Amino acid sequence: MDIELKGVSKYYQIPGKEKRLVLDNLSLKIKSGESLAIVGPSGSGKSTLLNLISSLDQASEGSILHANKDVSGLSEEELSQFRNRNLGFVFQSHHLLPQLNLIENVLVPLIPEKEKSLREEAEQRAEKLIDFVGLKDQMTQNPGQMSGGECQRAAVVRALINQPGLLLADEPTGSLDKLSAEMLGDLLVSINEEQKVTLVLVTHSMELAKKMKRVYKLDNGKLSEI
Ligand SMILES: Nc1ncnc2c1ncn2[C@@H]1O[C@H](COP(=O)(O)OP(=O)(O)OP(=O)(O)O)[C@@H](O)[C@H]1O
Repeated sequence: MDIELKGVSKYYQIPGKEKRLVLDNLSLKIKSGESLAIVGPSGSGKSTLLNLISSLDQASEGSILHANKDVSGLSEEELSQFRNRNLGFVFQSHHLLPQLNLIENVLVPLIPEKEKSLREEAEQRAEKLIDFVGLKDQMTQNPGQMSGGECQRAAVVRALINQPGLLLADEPTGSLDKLSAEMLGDLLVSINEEQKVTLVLVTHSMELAKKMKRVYKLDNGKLSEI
């Protein structure tokens, strides 16, 4: 799914304070299957930009097109359906549920209507993906019995369970040690290349950013390719 940002601005208005422009008239095209990193100083608006691309937040000006369609006009229900079907999310924390084991956690976001008729197929897909990320032996373990890096890899599998066209990751290696971060970065690259999932991530880590095909710096509200 191609994504296009056209003249996107975002400002925040806190009562009693001056309006703060965080993203200033940004335009960007992301082709289906690409991988792209957004770096920039703390507070430069990276998460804000990711939230706009994922339709979790709305632009103050401009439009964001997913496969040539502006999703900003959709109702909340349509938007959440759009996100469930098309987007996968990975955050700095894995947010796995401690009382569920790995495969149960991975199956949590299954689209409801898929649950009855296609659950078996989803379970097979989950098992394959768990194998792909090297966690086959931990399939029935709880997050408390897994390392931080393993939990984060499980979170990546969970993000992929509904076969999204776009994977969005906000500081995915931020809570990992160097070796686990390296492994997760390589895993994201192989998912982008082998599963043909478009990948957009935000990071402070240049090591991770450099693994992506394109790297953009966000500073003073503007994006520049580096
Ligand atoms: N809901 C909000 N209301 C008001 N201001 C906000 C809101 N969300 C973010 N901001 C401000 O917008 C700016 C950009 O925040 P954002 O979290 O996007 O930056 P970031 O580049 O992701 O930062 P970091 O690297 O530290 O995570 C910050 O100054 C932040 O305080």
